[in-house]
Amino acid sequence: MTAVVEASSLRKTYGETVALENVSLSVADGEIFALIGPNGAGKTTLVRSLTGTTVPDAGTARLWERAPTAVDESRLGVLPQEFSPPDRLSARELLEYYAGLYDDARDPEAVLEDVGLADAGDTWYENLSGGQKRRVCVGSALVNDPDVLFLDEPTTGIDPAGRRTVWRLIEALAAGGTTVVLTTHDMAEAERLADRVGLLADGSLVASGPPTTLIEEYGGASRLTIETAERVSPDLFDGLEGRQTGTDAAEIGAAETDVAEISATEIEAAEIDARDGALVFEDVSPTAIGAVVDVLEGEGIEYTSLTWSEPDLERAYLELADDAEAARTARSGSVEGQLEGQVANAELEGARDRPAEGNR
Ligand SMILES: Nc1ncnc2c1ncn2[C@@H]1O[C@H](COP(=O)(O)OP(=O)(O)OP(=O)(O)O)[C@@H](O)[C@H]1O
Repeated sequence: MTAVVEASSLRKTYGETVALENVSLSVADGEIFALIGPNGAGKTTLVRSLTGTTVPDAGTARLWERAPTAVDESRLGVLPQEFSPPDRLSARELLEYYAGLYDDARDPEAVLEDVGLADAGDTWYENLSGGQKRRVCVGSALVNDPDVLFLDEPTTGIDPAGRRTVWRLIEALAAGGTTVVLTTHDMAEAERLADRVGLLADGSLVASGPPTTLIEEYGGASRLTIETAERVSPDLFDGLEGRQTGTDAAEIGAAETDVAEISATEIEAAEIDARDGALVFEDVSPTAIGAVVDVLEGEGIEYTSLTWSEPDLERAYLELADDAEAARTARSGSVEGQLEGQVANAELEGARDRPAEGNR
């Protein structure tokens, strides 16, 4: 597939802050690419570099193999993170205004409908709720029916139903051939919409790929989390297999005994972690829940919640962000260590140069 959006070895600094460091990526025609990453990771700076609203210090940004500023604006749609249209225009007037900037724009009334604002068309922008304002902004970014659409946190502040409306809209645009680059802190959004996800941390692209691949690689295993009123030692589950096989099969039935044995084996094999008032079992199936609950109830231990979850993008994200943070700490630790070492060496050199007191 043809690359429509390309970044090659981008670097951008603001004073001492390195916002982007050696970032390369390409987004194919019709693809949805989601940028995720902690606050300050460089997502907005990357979007701004790709849309020509900031100039990188090094590297190149390309749209259809051209500098972003050289591209016909009618082919581009950009929703910045901060966007303040004129306040004293209604939602409809705003969309009409933005549509009027292009020779060939979408029908503003249809856009109003698409972003779920058909009923609020006559309300002044300043009187719309936060989520409604964001929807108008999303509408204004796509009113020219762009070939490439950049959306910086499109659904921030939008309620869950409205978010789904915007998701469907983005999906429909992509299905029609629009290439979409979006940033988001909503992992469900990235997982649902994106063909590929790129994770930025500290200005570097630390991972990219289809959500399913990132989840497989970094999302860990299925997890059972039980919040308990008191701290529970994982040792409580030691020797569970022996305890379960000692149960009288006649009492509970052969099939149930099988399930109990399988569950006991799983729990024995699971990694169990006691953290923050919760017991976490890694890599157990839902069938193990009953056996765990039996043990807790047998010991009279109260639990307040019980959650079984499959690996997802949020977990992969947290794992990758943790790794990136650990790498950063190690780097700054080793730099500090080197500096300390240099200071210590310099002091040592100085001490060597100075004659010992007694020799004076
Ligand atoms: N105009 C600017 N002047 C100075 N520093 C800036 C500027 N723009 C961005 N930065 C800094 O660059 C880094 C990256 O910022 P950026 O806005 O790209 O992050 P982000 O990933 O979009 O964050 P968020 O998720 O909070 O929106 C941050 O440390 C930010 O403070």
